[in-house]
Amino acid sequence: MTTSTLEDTALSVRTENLSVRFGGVPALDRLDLRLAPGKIHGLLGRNGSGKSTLAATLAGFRRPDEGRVLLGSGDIGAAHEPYENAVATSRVCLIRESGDLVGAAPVRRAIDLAASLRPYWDSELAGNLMDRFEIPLNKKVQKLSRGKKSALGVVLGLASRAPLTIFDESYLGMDVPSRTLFYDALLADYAEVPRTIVLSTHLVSEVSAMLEEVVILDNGRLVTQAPVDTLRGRGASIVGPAAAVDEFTSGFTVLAQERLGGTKSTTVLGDLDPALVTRATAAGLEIGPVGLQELFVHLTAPTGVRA
Ligand SMILES: Nc1ncnc2c1ncn2[C@@H]1O[C@H](COP(=O)(O)OP(=O)(O)OP(=O)(O)O)[C@@H](O)[C@H]1O
Repeated sequence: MTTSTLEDTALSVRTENLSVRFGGVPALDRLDLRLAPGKIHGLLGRNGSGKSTLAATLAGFRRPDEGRVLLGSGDIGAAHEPYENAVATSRVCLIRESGDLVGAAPVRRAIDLAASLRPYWDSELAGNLMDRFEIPLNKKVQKLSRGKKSALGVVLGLASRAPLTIFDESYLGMDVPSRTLFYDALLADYAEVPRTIVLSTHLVSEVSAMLEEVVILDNGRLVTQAPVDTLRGRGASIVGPAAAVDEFTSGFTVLAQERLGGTKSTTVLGDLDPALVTRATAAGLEIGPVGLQELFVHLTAPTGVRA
């Protein structure tokens, strides 16, 4: 049974002027981030934006070239730099799509190894998830299908109950039912044992409902960091009769449009003040928040393409 509290176990993360370079080329460029403890953070960015490099650096797999990463909680105290720091890294679990599992060993061995390394490991949860994902314990890891390997990674990540758990595209190999199972299991276990979760992905629409905070990277730089609701408030979707929607949205920056018969849905950038909302309602239009995916596409579009 888990008796630890959020204050004890969920790690907070801070990066200060964090830069990581490969051959002199920055993969992360002077990042200043704050990840609040006990939340589900989405780490979003297009291919090559620096998500995996950031995940690896937070987990202490990589030394920053400049700046630093600081992890802290009531459990270990504040301000631990994770690189070559066993206390801090035992509390961080990074699950990568590439897999860091010993291929020649049976699955059972991978589970035993994780159990011995992880201070918050939950064997009951691991067993339950292994059953639900139907992962055979006696098979060698390298003989598992890609999807089952991903599922094993996900089980190790969840059952670690690490105060900072990072899933770096680790569920990409899984089919839709398995990914749905992962999302459900993550939410259920997070409700029981809140910890700091980072989901790195470019499948924005699939995970957006789970996220509380979002970090968007582009070319190694921080584009934005904000609660999901704040981001969704940066735009609006206007739905109604096509002609009325077109008239209302003229002059706005349009992020997306969809039409079904005479009805149209247009997503625009910008804050709608109360007078505009009243005008829209009077014209028979419905106003909703902007989709995270549409905002993401807009914010990370190559310069010149941004509306
Ligand atoms: N080991 C490496 N050697 C050289 N360059 C690297 C290395 N790892 C990453 N990079 C470069 O750093 C930049 C960021 O890569 P990173 O893998 O962190 O991005 P990403 O957002 O995770 O991408 P993706 O979504 O495609 O996985 C890219 O330009 C990449 O080519």
